[in-house]
Amino acid sequence: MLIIGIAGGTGSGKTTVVRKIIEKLPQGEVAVLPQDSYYRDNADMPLEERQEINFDHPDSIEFELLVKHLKKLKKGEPIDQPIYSYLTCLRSEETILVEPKEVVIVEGILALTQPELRDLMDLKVFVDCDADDRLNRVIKRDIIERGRSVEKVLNRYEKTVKPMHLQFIEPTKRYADIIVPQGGNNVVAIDILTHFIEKNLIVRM
Ligand SMILES: Nc1ncnc2c1ncn2[C@@H]1O[C@H](COP(=O)(O)OP(=O)(O)O)[C@@H](O)[C@H]1O
Ligand SMILES: Nc1ccn([C@@H]2O[C@H](COP(=O)(O)O)[C@@H](O)[C@H]2O)c(=O)n1
Repeated sequence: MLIIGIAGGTGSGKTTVVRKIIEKLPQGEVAVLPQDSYYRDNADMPLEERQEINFDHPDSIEFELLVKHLKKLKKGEPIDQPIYSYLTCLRSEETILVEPKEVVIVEGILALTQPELRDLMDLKVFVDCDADDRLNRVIKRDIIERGRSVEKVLNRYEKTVKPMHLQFIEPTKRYADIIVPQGGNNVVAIDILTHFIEKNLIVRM
């Protein structure tokens, strides 16, 4: 099994890069563990309080469960992946059964912050993008997909998203084997990543 970590700021294009890698590899060979699925549940808090959580701090993620799941997949065992809603800021009662695959991608803003996770990764990628482009994309996305207003997005950006990016996310660039500028539009980088994965899969078979 090849474990790949893909980090980068919010709106940098991580999900797009993952999607394009999957499209280029044989069907059914990749499992994805989105860090966002592992946001803590906080069901005991009222919605207004949950919406105020600092979702860009490492403590907001149940990394213990993410590491446990990754280790299980590595041992060839399936996992029950949580489902998280950005609208309710809660985990669903249901889970997704994820089977072990030749390639497992762990994707998320904080994916390279945890030493234990990094140690499990065979390849570490940081998707890089200017902050103004990221903010522009996040405003559009959060309004359409996450039910937010422009004002709410900008308040959150100023209060938590930007400071946490500078404190926790940007510094993890130093752990990356590959830094991808222009995210999902970087055809060459996606080609290089796909070739690396294919080469390693052949060697391991
Ligand atoms: N290179 C790009 N140019 C323009 N828009 C992009 C680009 N990459 C991603 N997007 C768009 O920006 C938004 C965030 O991209 P996404 O891949 O979900 O980022 P992330 O997973 O890092 O938050 C999506 O709506 C996506 O379609
Ligand atoms: N309930 C939540 C939880 C997290 N966020 C934000 O999502 C961003 C990370 O997701 P990406 O797809 O952009 O990597 C992060 O900046 C969190 O603030 C949210 O909006 N609502």
